[in-house]
Amino acid sequence: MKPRRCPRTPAGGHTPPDPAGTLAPLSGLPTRKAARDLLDATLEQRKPLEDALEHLSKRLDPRDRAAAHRIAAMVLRRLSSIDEVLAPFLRKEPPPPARHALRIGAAELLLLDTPPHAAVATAVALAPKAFAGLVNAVLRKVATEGAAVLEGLDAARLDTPQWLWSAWHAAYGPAVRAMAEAHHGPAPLDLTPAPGAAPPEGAEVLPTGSWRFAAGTRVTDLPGFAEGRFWVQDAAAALPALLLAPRPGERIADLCAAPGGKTAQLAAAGAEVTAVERDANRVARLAENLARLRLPVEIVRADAATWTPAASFDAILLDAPCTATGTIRRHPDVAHAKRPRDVQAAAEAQARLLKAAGGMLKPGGRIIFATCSLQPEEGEAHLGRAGALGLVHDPIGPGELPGLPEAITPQGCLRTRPDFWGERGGMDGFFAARFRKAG
Ligand SMILES: C[S@@+](CC[C@H](N)C(=O)[O-])C[C@H]1O[C@@H](n2cnc3c(N)ncnc32)[C@H](O)[C@@H]1O
Repeated sequence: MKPRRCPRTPAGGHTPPDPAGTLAPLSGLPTRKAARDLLDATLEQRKPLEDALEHLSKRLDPRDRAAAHRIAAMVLRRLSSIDEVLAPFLRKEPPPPARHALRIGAAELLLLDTPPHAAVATAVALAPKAFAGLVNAVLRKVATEGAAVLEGLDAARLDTPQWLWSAWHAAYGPAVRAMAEAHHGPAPLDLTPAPGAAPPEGAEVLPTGSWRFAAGTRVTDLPGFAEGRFWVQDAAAALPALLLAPRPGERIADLCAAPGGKTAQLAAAGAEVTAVERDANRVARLAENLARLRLPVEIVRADAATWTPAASFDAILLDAPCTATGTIRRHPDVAHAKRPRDVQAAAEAQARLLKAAGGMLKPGGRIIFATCSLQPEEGEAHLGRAGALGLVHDPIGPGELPGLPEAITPQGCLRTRPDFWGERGGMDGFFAARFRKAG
């Protein structure tokens, strides 16, 4: 299977991907129908949640859409815990539409503070007629006995697919528990400021320069959005471009560019940026985002693995497509969509892209290779192969990331995890390594 395109937080003004419980109270059936459609798309059809959200009816009220997103995200985050609570009350497996109605009802009863009568009544209305009685009976049981069952579960372990738990335990040891626990909560809204922009009221200014707002904050409501004074980008996602240290006038290629968070950082620093992106829809989104930010960038629609530039570059940012397991807080569907074989396929595509990128670089030029995956095959494992491509590892120094020394590995790579800065709301899992082209 080809690596899925990156579901990373868009740089523009789209709905924050994981609204928290700060939204308006849940409305009625249209919200739950939309939540069921999101679960059907992600769990039955294995579509990305972000794509499923775009396919919801355009007639759906934005508040219903946000509430549906909140319910579906909670079910996806706590899927196995919810199924475990339901299990004692089910004698046989109900068909998916009834199972989803049950999951939605249970999530609302146990995790979303919906008044019990509303949670049960809407789930019953949502279920196929033949299963309405069952959904009613099971959710009444869940309403009275479910909280105690939930309390007794090892939720961090249950809600993490076994293969991910094992892989993270092998890579990070006991920290796997804190990583899994970090996936239970919604992610805050992080912004990267344009140079010289002042933070809007309420922002927490992070040591690495990002601005942080509570989960559920709508970026479009913040003053300065329309004027392009900032863009949405997780604090960890902003680090690879910082480590490239772009300088004014340098020719820099951003090889896997959409939706453009890193392109914007490079261009805002005054570099002459060429942004390469393969997917036509994402090229359009990249162009839209850069237009809002008023940043001049050359956009090329091409496959970066085969594209040949007219002249070589001073520096390259390769934010390669990956399994995105570092973004599960924002994209809880990733935990259910990915399989071990996807890691291997992604790692192979990344190796091809790194090789092509090396060929586009001037002698002495620098490159940052980054992925938003927590799997070492998509990160640390590439270090050993770079030498054969004429790329020399350039370790990141301890002083390069203010306030985040734990993110620099003994080898001098960037490795962030969802549990880092836990007291501040966490961050995406990212890997980055810096190389220089020999010569
Ligand atoms: C990890 S995301 C990039 C996120 C982006 N750098 C940012 O910070 O906003 C990867 C992107 O690479 C694109 N992509 C995947 N394979 C590609 C290829 N061979 N050539 C060019 N773009 C590619 C995907 O469509 C996706 O938009």
